[in-house]
Amino acid sequence: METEMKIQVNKLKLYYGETLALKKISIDIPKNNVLALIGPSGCGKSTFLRTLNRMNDLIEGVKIEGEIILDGENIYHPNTDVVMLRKRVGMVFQRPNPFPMSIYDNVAYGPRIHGLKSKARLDEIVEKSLKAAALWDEVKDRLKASATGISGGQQQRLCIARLLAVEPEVLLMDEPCSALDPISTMKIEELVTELKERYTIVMVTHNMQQAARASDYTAFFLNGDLVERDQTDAIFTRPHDKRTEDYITGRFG
Ligand SMILES: Nc1ncnc2c1ncn2[C@@H]1O[C@H](COP(=O)(O)OP(=O)(O)OP(=O)(O)O)[C@@H](O)[C@H]1O
Repeated sequence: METEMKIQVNKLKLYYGETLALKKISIDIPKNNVLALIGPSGCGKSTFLRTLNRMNDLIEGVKIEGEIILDGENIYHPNTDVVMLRKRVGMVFQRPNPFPMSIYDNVAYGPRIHGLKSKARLDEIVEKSLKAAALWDEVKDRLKASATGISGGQQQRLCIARLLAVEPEVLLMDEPCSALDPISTMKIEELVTELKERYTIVMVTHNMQQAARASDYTAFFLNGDLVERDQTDAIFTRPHDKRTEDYITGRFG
């Protein structure tokens, strides 16, 4: 069966001032799959990730050319509702960044911002989102406790729950495990594998084992270029480009 594409990136260029940081990237992102972005530091992975929900718009001096088609519509069209876009395409960062409020309020935050007031409905969403983020059992008895008092790994799953509460379609993860210990990392990887049933996931990682374990497709970036993108097992067993092979075997980067 042909894989359906959630996002199609066409000839995307991004400039920071005069510097070209993304050089005409074209890539398809398959729906309900995990795409891992790999490549040496500074090659443009995070920049690319941020183009997918227009987070770079917030950076001064950024200029973007080309298009990103999400479900048939160019997100860079002037009529795009960027708030709605960021609800559909949510992001998890390197360091967990829970708000300084209770666990419950963190998860209820998005739905409340979007106007939901019903306590019963919020309770339902909080429970469902925490369950989906594999955190419910660990926090269900202390929902009113401060979110900053739980472990780093729990905080990262809380940030994922906070995203899920607004019912996104695409999850962007920028090295979501870089601040976590191996057990928390494993939990996030397992979670990613569960979440792809319902979401399209794009994840930056420096960890080759993680890319190999947790992703279906892998894209290798180098100096602002996309060198190749293929099924993960193909990238790791028979890459087409010598530069990909050198990178994944640790010869550079
Ligand atoms: N806000 C910014 N202003 C100017 N240049 C930037 C900005 N953010 C990133 N860059 C530059 O763009 C290039 C790509 O950076 P980016 O952070 O996307 O790379 P990366 O592959 O994610 O790196 P890392 O793996 O270290 O996080 C780098 O040369 C970086 O210095």
